[in-house]
Amino acid sequence: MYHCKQTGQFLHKDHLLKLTTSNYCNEAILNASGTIFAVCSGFGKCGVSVVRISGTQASLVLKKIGQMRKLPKPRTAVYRRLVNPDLKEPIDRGLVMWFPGPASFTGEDTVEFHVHGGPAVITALLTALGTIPDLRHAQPGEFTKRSFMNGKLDLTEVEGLADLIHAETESQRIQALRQLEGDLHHLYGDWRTRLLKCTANVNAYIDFSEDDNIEEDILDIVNREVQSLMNEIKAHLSDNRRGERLRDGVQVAILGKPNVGKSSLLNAITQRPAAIVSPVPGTTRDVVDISLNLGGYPVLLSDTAGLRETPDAVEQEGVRRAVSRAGKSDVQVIVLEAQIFASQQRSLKEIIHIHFQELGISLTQNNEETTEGADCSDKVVQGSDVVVVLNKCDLIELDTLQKPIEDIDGIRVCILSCLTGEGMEKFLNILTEKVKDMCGSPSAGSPSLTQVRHRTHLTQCLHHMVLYGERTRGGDIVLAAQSLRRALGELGRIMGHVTSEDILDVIFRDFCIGK
Ligand SMILES: Nc1nc2c(ncn2[C@@H]2O[C@H](COP(=O)(O)OP(=O)(O)OP(=O)(O)O)[C@@H](O)[C@H]2O)c(=O)[nH]1
Ligand SMILES: [Mg+2]
Repeated sequence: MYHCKQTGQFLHKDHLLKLTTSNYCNEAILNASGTIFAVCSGFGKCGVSVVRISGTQASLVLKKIGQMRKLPKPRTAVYRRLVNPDLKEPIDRGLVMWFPGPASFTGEDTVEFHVHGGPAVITALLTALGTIPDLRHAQPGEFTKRSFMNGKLDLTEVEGLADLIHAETESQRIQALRQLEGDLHHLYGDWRTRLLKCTANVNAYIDFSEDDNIEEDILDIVNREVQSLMNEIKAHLSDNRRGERLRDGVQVAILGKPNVGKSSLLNAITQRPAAIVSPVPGTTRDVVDISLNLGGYPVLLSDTAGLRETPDAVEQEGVRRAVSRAGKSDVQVIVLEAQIFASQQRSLKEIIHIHFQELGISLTQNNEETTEGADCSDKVVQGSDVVVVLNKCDLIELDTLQKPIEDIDGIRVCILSCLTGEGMEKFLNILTEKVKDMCGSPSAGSPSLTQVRHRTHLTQCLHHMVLYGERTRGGDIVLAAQSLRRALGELGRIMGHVTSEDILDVIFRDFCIGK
């Protein structure tokens, strides 16, 4: 595909051929041309580094630097002495590989040099490449952008590739790989094909319904198909943000009154002194964020300031930030001191509810519309998203406790000691289970929605399909057809069939140079 600056659209090669007489398309060809090079294996001292060259001059570069009269067998590693063609001086010995287009990652002629991964070797090779006319250093993500432009990957696959490179946990890797291998491409592609057929049928109905060449019930068939597509898209959208949570990490906030051991809990989970611990109430002021891998799932764990009324302006700001983080988090870990539980006659349920009231936290029933998108200041949490921790159990006689420690109203409750480590394993299992539940299994079932961008386009797509239904019922079939075309456009935008350069810049800038 080529970008057309004047229309802001991307054109397939076939389409472009029909338009080659116009100036802007020639300009589009120029935009996509040029031979680029970059290290694609990361920097730093290592055994082997890979330098990739893509574009029309790639074969010439291989012959010059690899000192070869003719090109090697495609996709076969050949051991060569590499030289600077200008200075005729050796650079290194390494493997060279030749990938003629279109059967290459970018779809263009591509060469790879696998050389020793030392900074001086890399610098010498890049310097030699820089002296060859018409070669230039690649921009971040430019190899992948070419792959997209040449129709090798659609935008969902490009995003899958970026996620795979950034994946830090096993579950993120599995989800990203599924996306790169085309799971979303097939799902959205299937919806697009079916919607395209609906649009074509409605247009045919508008154009030919007065002739008798068209099936009588064609509109009923289209309406049923549109309804079924809407149901599928709605089901895909109402996934509790599983894929997005897995991609971005589940946010877990540790909350509670001052001095109950919140920072101690963060340190115990991360097994390092990440936050300051002291017997002085109000020690933590700012939110302390730590990324961690919990059973293969990504988590962003936040320690917060103790919640209390205070005249201290700095502490007030800390409390405000804690409340805000509580509203944005997926899981709230609420810490109490176990002594309260041991010293009071009240039941655990009463103690928890009174404690929540004192913290200004109100609980909603499971599955009610809750914190998502709600104003953070209202501290509304859903029971199933809460874990209550009774900390400092080393200070009470556990054996003499008359009351059971059990889950209350969907809230998981555990008792532990950050000091001795007692109960920590059970708590971590509960937390991991919760995080897994929120993300689902990345390898099972239909592919998850992974990006806000997809959610926005699918929501718009649904909106246009609803409009289609209203307009058909109102008898305005021409406007209804327009709604279907718009719905189709939204699906096309997710996959990158029609998109603007701004969107592409946002997507490709996340890549490193060399990818
Ligand atoms: N005995 C005992 N002491 C603990 C335990 N956990 C924390 N502490 C102590 O409790 C005090 C407060 O701990 P922190 O972790 O700083 O408490 P916090 O909730 O972060 O306090 P703020 O930041 O002030 O809100 C420190 O003196 C800790 O050593 C525990 O399990 N047992
Ligand atoms: Mg603290």
